[in-house]
Amino acid sequence: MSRVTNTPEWQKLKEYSNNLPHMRELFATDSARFNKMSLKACGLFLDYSKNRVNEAVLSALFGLAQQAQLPARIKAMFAGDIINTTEKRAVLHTALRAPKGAVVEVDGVNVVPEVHATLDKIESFVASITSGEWRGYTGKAITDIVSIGIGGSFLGPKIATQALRPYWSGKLNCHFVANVDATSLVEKLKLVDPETTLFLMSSKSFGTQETLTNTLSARDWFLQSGATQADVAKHFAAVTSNVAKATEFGIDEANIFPMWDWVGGRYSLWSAIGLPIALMVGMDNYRALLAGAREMDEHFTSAPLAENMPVIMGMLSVWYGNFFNAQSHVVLTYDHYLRGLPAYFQQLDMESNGKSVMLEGDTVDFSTGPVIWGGEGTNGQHAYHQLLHQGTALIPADFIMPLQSHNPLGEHHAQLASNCFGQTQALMQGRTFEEALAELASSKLAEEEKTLIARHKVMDGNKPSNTLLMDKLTPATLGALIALYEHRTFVQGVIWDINSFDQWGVELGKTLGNDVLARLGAGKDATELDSSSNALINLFRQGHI
Ligand SMILES: O=P(O)(O)OC[C@H]1O[C@](O)(CO)[C@@H](O)[C@@H]1O
Repeated sequence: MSRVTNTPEWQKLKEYSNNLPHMRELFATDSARFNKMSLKACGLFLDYSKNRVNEAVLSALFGLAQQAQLPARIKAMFAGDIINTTEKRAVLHTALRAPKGAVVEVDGVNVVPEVHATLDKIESFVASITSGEWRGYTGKAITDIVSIGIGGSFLGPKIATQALRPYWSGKLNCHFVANVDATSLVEKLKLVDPETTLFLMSSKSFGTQETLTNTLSARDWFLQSGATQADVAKHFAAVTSNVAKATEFGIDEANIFPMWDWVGGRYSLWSAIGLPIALMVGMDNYRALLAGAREMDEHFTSAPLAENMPVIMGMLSVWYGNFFNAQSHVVLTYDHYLRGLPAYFQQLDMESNGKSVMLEGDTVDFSTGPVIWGGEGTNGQHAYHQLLHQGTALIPADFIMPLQSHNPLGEHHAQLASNCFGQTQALMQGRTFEEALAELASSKLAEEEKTLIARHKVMDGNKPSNTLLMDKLTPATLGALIALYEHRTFVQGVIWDINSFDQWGVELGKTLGNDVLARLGAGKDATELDSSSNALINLFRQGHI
């Protein structure tokens, strides 16, 4: 057995998981449960009382975190230790939101000054674009940004820009292109004018196939509009850690924003990768987003484990995954502006913790990262919530909702909130057979029929959920919320002793994809591949089935 499963805490938790009363009973026997199991930090409020835990379980979970040396591992990450051991890199997205005077060293060099120098460069760029001082090749001001990138170089800026819609300055439109499917680019290009469009190429490596191909096609489209090669500098900028490759590609060095290898792609929205956000909401709001994340960093590094929001949420996820065999976790945002968040947390968590080898090379003998999925409420209530309530899988849920709407209109927000709270209540308490039968008491059905229908209406309940609230969705609360999930992901990785910061599975897909591409042309050989891959390649060459 591997280390974590050998700890006394693990054994205790195993025992507790078999002997816990139903949550209904836990609530009925402790009127202070909500007070004990809720906390406020960084503009967020977490109610975790609707979980299958009591004080003994929580204390064993925090004990397990101590055993796994979580406090020391947190310190190591923030200090810039090489915790991404397989890629020999520090993991310092937190340095991107560190205050100006902070000192965070990588190889003996304080990285904070260059982080702030880049922020200042972003600030001047944003001012020049939004003021209209920056002119396109025909002398017109920029009206549209087309951001080209994929994975971490796409989803963070996209969902944050979408979430902060109420804060847009109104001076620009922003479009995101990620997929190498030409349809994605072509449909976006239909919306913009080459004379007033700025293409922002975001790629940490400057080597990602999708992003390079989309950027080349965008450049061709731009040149076909009558612009010359010299005009490219006025319409193309890049964010990358590979400045040499970007200049070689033809992007003016003045328009290249640096990032660093100690920023993981899925943790990079705080770097210049966040430039589309800054362009859309302005620099003050962008800095407020960073400040919100920084506040969460401060909370994460200073609060005791039992009062630490990311630790509580991370350990609850370990609890369900390892002791109740929960294979998935659902994120439900009761705010239309936050509709992109489940996909973002999916990328963050699944690319980080979808691992089965521990740091020292042993294969795990326990579950690691669950499938993360979700969507916006109340839409999901008319679809997959059925399975949450009555399906056979245990799916812990996070409900996220601002208390105040940016669009107060009639009773909308009260209805939204009542749905959100009603769902967590239904998941927790369920409905007993007796209750279901009582509800049918006044119906005209025969007794036998009533019994049958009542059986179908039974819901076991005892389904766990967290409720996360904030006063209002602001840049700062969004920053804190995203940082909360980043740290929650980290906490789980520490317990499982895996590297949450590499992505070798994704890399293999990239390599094999390139190999297949090389074989797609006529006359190329694919016969040594498996019969399925060979036949699929032949079908593609043929162009019909
Ligand atoms: O920013 P790049 O180098 O183009 O990479 C894009 C994405 O590809 C990945 O390497 C794999 O999806 C991510 O980690 C990264 O965000």
